[in-house]
Amino acid sequence: MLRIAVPNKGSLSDATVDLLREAGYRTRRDSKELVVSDAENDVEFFYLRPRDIAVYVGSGTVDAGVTGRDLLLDSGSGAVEVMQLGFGASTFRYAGKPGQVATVEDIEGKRVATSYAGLVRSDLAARGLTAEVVRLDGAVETAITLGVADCIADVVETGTTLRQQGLEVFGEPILRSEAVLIRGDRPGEDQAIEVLQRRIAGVITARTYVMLDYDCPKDLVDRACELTPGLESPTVSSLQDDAWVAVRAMVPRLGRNRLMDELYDLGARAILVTDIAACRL
Ligand SMILES: Nc1ncnc2c1ncn2[C@@H]1O[C@H](COP(=O)(O)OP(=O)(O)OP(=O)(O)O)[C@@H](O)[C@H]1O
Ligand SMILES: O=P(O)(O)OC[C@H]1O[C@H](OP(=O)(O)OP(=O)(O)O)[C@H](O)[C@@H]1O
Ligand SMILES: [Mg+2]
Repeated sequence: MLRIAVPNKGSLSDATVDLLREAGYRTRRDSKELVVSDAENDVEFFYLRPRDIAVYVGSGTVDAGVTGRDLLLDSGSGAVEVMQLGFGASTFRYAGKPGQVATVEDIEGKRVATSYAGLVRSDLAARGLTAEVVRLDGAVETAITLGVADCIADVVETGTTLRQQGLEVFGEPILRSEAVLIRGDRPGEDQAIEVLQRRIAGVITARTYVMLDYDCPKDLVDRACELTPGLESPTVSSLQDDAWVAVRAMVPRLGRNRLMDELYDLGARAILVTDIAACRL
């Protein structure tokens, strides 16, 4: 039975549960349920703290899991990223009070507060800098005001938390993170993990693409198909009226309205967009 770790709270939890549900797996009914057995799919889900997931997967006690790339790298657990999941995007950055620490080089000899000590230590080492890393559990933005650090390194999404504390980022992002599927680096349960990956990829594709149908004058079909090449190739079907054909192709959800306008301008009519509920490519 495949064992999969799922974030039980925090920013990645709800989106992960939605993804698994859409992929056809059983999910928990309330937030106190920590283990969910899905006998039909031969999978067991363990709801764990996002920070611990890479540790379990790296040690081989669970086969795969969902966590943030930042948490995976911070763990140094040896688990590997196998797939980006398209949510939970954030950056991991240094920040400080304006006028106090302006460049990454200024960190030399100072104190950096973070919940991601592994990431920060290896970034400082790669830059040849020596600084004291103060490991905190969360809310690190307050550490400077409270006097335990001179600057911080933390997750930044909208920047609201930093702004509220009067902090500003400096230097380039240490890392760009998002939710990822991870697995151990030893072989085992390979086929079952491939099925999981295919199911998740199906959900992501169904979210990223829509199905586009339209009628098109026969003499314009080549130009229309250039606009809608589909994934493999568009389906072109004949219509009762010999001067027209029907075209069907998957197109990216983003930009679909502009594409419909372009097809209309070209001479296509009866242009319809429908959601894709699920797919396997
Ligand atoms: N504001 C955010 N936007 C996007 N992703 C975020 C945000 N905050 C955290 N993350 C990501 O979520 C993952 C886990 O962090 P999260 O804060 O959800 O867990 P936690 O700190 O262990 O839990 P909690 O904050 O509930 O104590 C990390 O990979 C991080 O990059
Ligand atoms: O740039 P923003 O959109 O403001 O998001 C970033 C904040 O979100 C996370 O905090 P979380 O709520 O997880 O609290 P924590 O720091 O205690 O983990 C993260 O640690 C930052 O503090
Ligand atoms: Mg957090």
